[in-house]
This record gives sequence, structure tokens and C-alpha cells, in this order.
Amino acid sequence: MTETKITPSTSPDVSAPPKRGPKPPIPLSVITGFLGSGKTTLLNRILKDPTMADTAVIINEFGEIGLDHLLVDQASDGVLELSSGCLCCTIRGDLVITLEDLLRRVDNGRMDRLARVVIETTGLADPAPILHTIMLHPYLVMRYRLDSVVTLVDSFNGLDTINTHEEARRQIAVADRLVLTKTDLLDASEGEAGPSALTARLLELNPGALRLDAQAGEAEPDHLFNAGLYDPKSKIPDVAKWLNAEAYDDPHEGHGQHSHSHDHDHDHDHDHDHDHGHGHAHDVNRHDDKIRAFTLSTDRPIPASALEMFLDLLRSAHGPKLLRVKGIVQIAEDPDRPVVIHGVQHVFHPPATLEAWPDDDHRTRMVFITYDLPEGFVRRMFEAFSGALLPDTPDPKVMTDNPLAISGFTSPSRG
Ligand SMILES: Nc1nc2c(ncn2[C@@H]2O[C@H](COP(=O)(O)OP(=O)(O)OP(=O)(O)O)[C@@H](O)[C@H]2O)c(=O)[nH]1
Repeated sequence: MTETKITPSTSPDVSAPPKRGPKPPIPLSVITGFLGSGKTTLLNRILKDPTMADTAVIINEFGEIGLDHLLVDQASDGVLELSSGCLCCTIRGDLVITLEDLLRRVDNGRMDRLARVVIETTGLADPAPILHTIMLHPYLVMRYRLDSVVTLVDSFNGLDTINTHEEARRQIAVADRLVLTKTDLLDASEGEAGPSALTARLLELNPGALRLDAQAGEAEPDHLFNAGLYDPKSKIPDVAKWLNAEAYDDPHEGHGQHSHSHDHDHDHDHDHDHDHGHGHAHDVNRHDDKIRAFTLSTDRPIPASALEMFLDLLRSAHGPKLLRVKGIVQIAEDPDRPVVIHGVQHVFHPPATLEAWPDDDHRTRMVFITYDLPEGFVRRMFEAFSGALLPDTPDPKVMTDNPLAISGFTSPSRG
């Protein structure tokens, strides 16, 4: 496991297109969703879209994907050329080899252009290891940039599947985009209760993801992809859209599409158990499953070493419980150049430094989706490291000097 190094001037900014020199990193998206949720159907449709030209699709088995009508040729090396101009490869043994092979094709001119890579997972797969493969590989992390995790949810069976299968909940929790499929199968009566119950559940698991209805024509490439920090057209970082932190304030109001900014104070230790003044209490953290979504923020600049320690401690002690972490941080030593963090479980992307704050909001903001890791615990740890020590909270030095103190740090009464 590598350390999270907050060294702003030297950290490679893999999200931003380099000004000169190496080729810009290729956006990579993962399409996931439970068995039969409609992944193949969606891929078949979007691959015909002209904006998907020069896309390579990576799947586990050719047999599993019904792209037959698009196929024109099967090369001997496991790469199919689709009539749309896209490539389709199997993961033969190792995703790294497949991704390296694609780069080789581009670099030696066997492929003109590789605009995007889309990986379709099998229905039961946890997408996190795929993201780790890229984030942990020193070369792949330079040449590819993680764009979006797109999770499909069958509107007809979705609620049952979510309630029964841990894998389905994890796929939803880690998503940037949630695509609702099969809404045409819902009859008028189900239209009342079904979708709203499903939507409420999705909001509990992942309030920040943009939700799209495939049948309503919303699952278009433009909406599914380009979910990274940088607006692909302007090349300017769109932090507010990327974090979508406002959606975490009140999941019953958040639709993942918010772009406006509230000026809420998140520094208090709220557990989502109380009414935020919105007129009703929401139950984002009350469900049987242990997935929680919350934000932390502060307007105190954080020393780089404190951020490193916070992330390292959180990651080493609770890595598997961090389903997704995104954030923008004001560093005390360099407050005008924010650092962007992005983690999936114990693996964090090399932190990227922005040249400037994209807007007037210079607060440190982090969004967390956790599994069996109470908000209060993360919040107190964050407060200890960001300098807002509470009287009953161990100071960070004690916590790092004496690792035994970490296990005693959980406080169920406040978690
Ligand atoms: N009515 C309806 N059927 C759909 C929709 N999307 C997919 N289906 C059907 O659902 C079934 C499963 O779709 P697939 O696209 O194969 O799903 P998948 O996620 O690739 O399936 P696995 O690879 O087995 O996990 C197929 O019979 C599709 O025709 C939809 O929006 N409406």
C-alpha cells in the first residue's frame, strides 16, 4: 500500500490534460449493475452513438455480451472491431495486460485514436478492484484517468435486489451515475409506490450520484461519461459538480443534479438523526445496511501533514469501509491551490493540485460513502486532525504515536 503524499508541486495531476509532452490521459469508465440489470442492452445502444467513436469496450467474456450485430471481424488477439469503429476486448487473465495492450496499439499506430475505455463488469462484481487496478498501477494511472462508475438499477426488481444483495448495494454506493432501467415495465399502480421507494433507497445509498432514466432517453453518453473533475469541454475543474456535496445535505431533496451551493455549516457533529430545519427528519443513516453517505467540511486550512495523517490513519485502520471518498482540501501551506483527493476503499489516487480555486467557495469539503463506519467517528477524527479539537477527543499525536489508541477511538454513543 502506498502512502498518501500531499506534495502539491510534484504530484502528477492525472485528471488534467497535460499542457505539453505526454498524451492526455484516456478517460476510463466502468459500467456495472446486478445480473440482468440491462448493461448489455445499454452498451449496444450507446455504442451506436457517434460520440462513442474510438471507444474500446472491455468485457469479461465475449459470450456474455450480445454485441453480435455490431461485430464485423474477430481478430486473433482477442480484440473485436465493431462496425461502429469501436473495439471490444476480453479481459484475458489480467485487466492490466488488456489496458497496456490498448496503449501499445495507440502508441505503435495500430490504432488511430483511443478516445475512451469502457469496462463492463459481470453482474456480481464489486467495481472497486477494477478502480484499484488503475489507481495502483504507476503507468496506467498516468495514461488513464478514472471518469465515471455507471451503475444500472433494474426499476422492476431493483428494490428486492438491493435489499437482498450486498453486492448490489456496493455497486450503487460507489457510482457516479445511476441508470434506472426497465421503467417501462412498471404499471401505473407501481408507478406510485415503486419508483419513489426505489428512489428513496438510492438516495440513502448514494445521494451524490446523478440519476438517469434509460427509458426516458436520459442515459446518453454525454450524461453517462465526463463525470470527472474536469469539464471536458472547458478543461476547467468543476468541483461543485464533481463533489455534488449539496446532495448529501438532504437526500430527499437531493437528486444528484444540484449545482447550486448552500451555505450550510457542516462542522457540527450531526448524525443525520435530526431535522436540519427542512421540516422533516430524514433517515439516511437508519437503514439496516451499514452504508452511510455524508460530507465533512471546514473553513480552517489544514496542514499538509495533518491531511496525510488523517487519510493514512483512516485508510490503514478502516480502508475496506471507505467505499468512496472525494474531496477538495485547503492546505495551510498553500491555501490558494487546493488539493483534490479521491479514494476507493484503502486506495487513494495520487492527490492532484489545482492551480486555483475554481469558485469563491474555498472551504475544505469531503464526501464519504462508508460501510459500517459511523459518520461521528470519521467526523471526530477529521476534527482532531483539522485543528478543531473537542475536549473529549484524543489529539492526533496521541492517536498516531500510540496505534492502540485507535481501536479505543470508536465511541458508539457518539457514532
Ligand atoms: N422492458 C425492458 N427490458 C429491458 C430493459 N433493459 C434491458 N432489458 C431486458 O432485460 C434483460 C437483461 O438485459 P441485459 O442487457 O442482458 O442485462 P445485463 O445486465 O447485461 O445482464 P447480465 O450480463 O446477465 O448481468 C434482456 O432481456 C433485456 O432485453 C428495459 O429498459 N426495458
